[in-house]
Amino acid sequence: MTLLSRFQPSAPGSIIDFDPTASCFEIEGVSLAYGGKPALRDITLRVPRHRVTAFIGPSGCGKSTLLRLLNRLHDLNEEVGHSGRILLEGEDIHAPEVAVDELRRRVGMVFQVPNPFPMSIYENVAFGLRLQGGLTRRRMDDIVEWALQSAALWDEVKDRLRASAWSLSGGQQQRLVIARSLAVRPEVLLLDEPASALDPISTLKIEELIRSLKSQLTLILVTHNMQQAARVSDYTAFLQDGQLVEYAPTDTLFTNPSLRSTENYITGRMA
Ligand SMILES: Nc1ncnc2c1ncn2[C@@H]1O[C@H](COP(=O)(O)OP(=O)(O)OP(=O)(O)O)[C@@H](O)[C@H]1O
Repeated sequence: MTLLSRFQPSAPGSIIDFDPTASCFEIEGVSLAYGGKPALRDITLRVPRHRVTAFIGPSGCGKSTLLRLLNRLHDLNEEVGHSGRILLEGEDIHAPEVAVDELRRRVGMVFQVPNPFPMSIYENVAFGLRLQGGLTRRRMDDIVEWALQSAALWDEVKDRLRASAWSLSGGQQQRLVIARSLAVRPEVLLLDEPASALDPISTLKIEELIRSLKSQLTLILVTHNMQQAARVSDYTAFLQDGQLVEYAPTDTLFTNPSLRSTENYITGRMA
């Protein structure tokens, strides 16, 4: 049985019958509220390993909230309360023995606006490696080169690794941030509108990069851009008002959605 054929038509808030042995994240009955105001309602879904999964839905539906929960970015917000379970490779990410730093190494995050550190291109990529320690200079050089190659940036920066990261264009900065994440060998990369601040050519480069990276890791993409979701993702989850409405292979969701509300959204009848 293929991955695709394991999916069943979904109903609002229901689980899709997805092979658990192929999932990296299992999100089970997750609800979240900010200061008592619900933002996620009983979300259950499994994220397949080595695939690109897109979260789409109208503004305010909870896409970023769900993404941020996956590497515990809400931990410091005392207003946030959540319930349900999130398993990463079978382990509860909120279990007391889980070290948040290690979780964030395993689950990297890229934001809408590129955020390189105020240091050189090389030092940006080496940053996480230096925190881990224990690497020779030679080994560090090799990993920095590998990460920049993986992020499709090496050819553009190999002759100016000591230049400030801020001397790069916006699109190059975003690929640098991706290289910085890759250097510590994450299993998952969370991408929150990673191309929405970029020009069309840089956007295409980021999309190509996302597609190429799935051989190395699992990617989860939040996007407002439905064409982008259709171009780069293998599976798409449509959220509305904090609920998972429909989750399906991307081709199916965009060509033959099960539910009228999904169809209305993808055909642009909803804001
Ligand atoms: N830090 C916060 N404090 C309080 N409420 C928040 C916070 N972040 C998000 N919310 C609220 O939670 C709900 C979901 O927001 P979220 O940013 O996850 O939606 P989204 O689908 O990613 O939206 P957009 O596409 O506009 O980025 C919204 O009602 C939003 O106002």
